[in-house]
Amino acid sequence: MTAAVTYEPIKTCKQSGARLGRVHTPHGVIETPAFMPVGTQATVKTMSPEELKTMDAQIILSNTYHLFIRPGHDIVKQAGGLHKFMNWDRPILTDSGGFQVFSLSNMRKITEEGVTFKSHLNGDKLFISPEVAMEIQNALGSDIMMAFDECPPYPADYEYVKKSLERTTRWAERCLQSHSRPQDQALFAIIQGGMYADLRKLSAEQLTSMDFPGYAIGGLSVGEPKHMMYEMLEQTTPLMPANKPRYLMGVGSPDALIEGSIRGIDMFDCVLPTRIARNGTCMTSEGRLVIRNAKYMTDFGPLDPKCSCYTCQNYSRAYIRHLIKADETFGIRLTTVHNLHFLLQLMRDVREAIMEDRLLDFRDSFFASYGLNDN
Ligand SMILES: CNc1nc2cc3c(=O)[nH]c(N)nc3c(CCc3ccccc3)c2[nH]1
Repeated sequence: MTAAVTYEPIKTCKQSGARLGRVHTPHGVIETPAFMPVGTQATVKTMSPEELKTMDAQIILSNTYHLFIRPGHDIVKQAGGLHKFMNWDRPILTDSGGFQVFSLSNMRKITEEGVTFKSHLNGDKLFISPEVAMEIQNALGSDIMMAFDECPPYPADYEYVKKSLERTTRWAERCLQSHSRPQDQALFAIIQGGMYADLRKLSAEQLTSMDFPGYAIGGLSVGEPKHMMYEMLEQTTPLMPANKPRYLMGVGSPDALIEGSIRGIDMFDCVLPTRIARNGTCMTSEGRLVIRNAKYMTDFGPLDPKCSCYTCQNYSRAYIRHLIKADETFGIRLTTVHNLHFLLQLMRDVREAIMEDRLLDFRDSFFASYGLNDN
């Protein structure tokens, strides 16, 4: 049976553990390491598919939880699936909903069967299980589906994390059992284990013994210190198959994308670029810029002098500050274009640095100008 998704290794950076690769999917190829913009409610907020293609977004993410509660996965299915519904013909990855239930709905109860919770929209009592998560993602028609898992809170004690990862493994097994179209949709498992190296090893061993087409590292970017996240990566990526994609969920900031690539991660997602754009915060090569600041009132230069994006080529800081202060939607579109372009360009630079065996040098020069070496 032909797998829906395959990983093609291209090269390993001689200077770091980073690797160049290609993830082949039914809707196209993803050059990795890659940043994946998040489109939670079937849209990357304020962006059109054409604009996303212009900045060369290779894949976008969406959410089982959000589309389940609104408009309902059956409507998306009737539309012919998520690609048709949102007019996006490149790859789509959907999360399984477990994480969102925990971060969004107030009342929820976990049992072996699944999770009962209240909709954060209207309080309806709802239920998601491995089987339901697979049914929803099947209806959405995403190229990559995530197994239904529990992302333990941080901090969480050893016993809780151990019991949780064991259940996540049993849930992954149930997802495999109820996977109806493996030749069209790839199911990735999610490695848990909290901040405990031995539990990360246990979770990785249990899941890699079940042979999934790709693996994610979950349970991170949940408030832990960055050094702890990097430590868990160093303990976990060596246990993941070298010929399968490695996806670090919920990461991240520019520094984390570089550090994660160095530690062998291929795929990243983060809501930051779109989320901070809405209050006018911009990522630039000199660090974050808060455009509402009065000092930009008569600054007629671009957001970032080194940036080639549509926003930086055509508009000034003064104009964008005016739009954001006036709560004009066009202002949010301009900061979103810039922030997404910034991270997508950063990953192009990372891939080039890996090709030329100089990713550690790239990291040092990036941190120097990004001002990260001050904290
Ligand atoms: C911000 N930090 C963050 N840590 C995460 C951990 C997990 C985790 O352990 N399990 C699952 N299933 N998802 C996680 C997510 C959500 C990632 C996402 C968002 C939107 C669309 C598609 C995917 C996380 N996000």
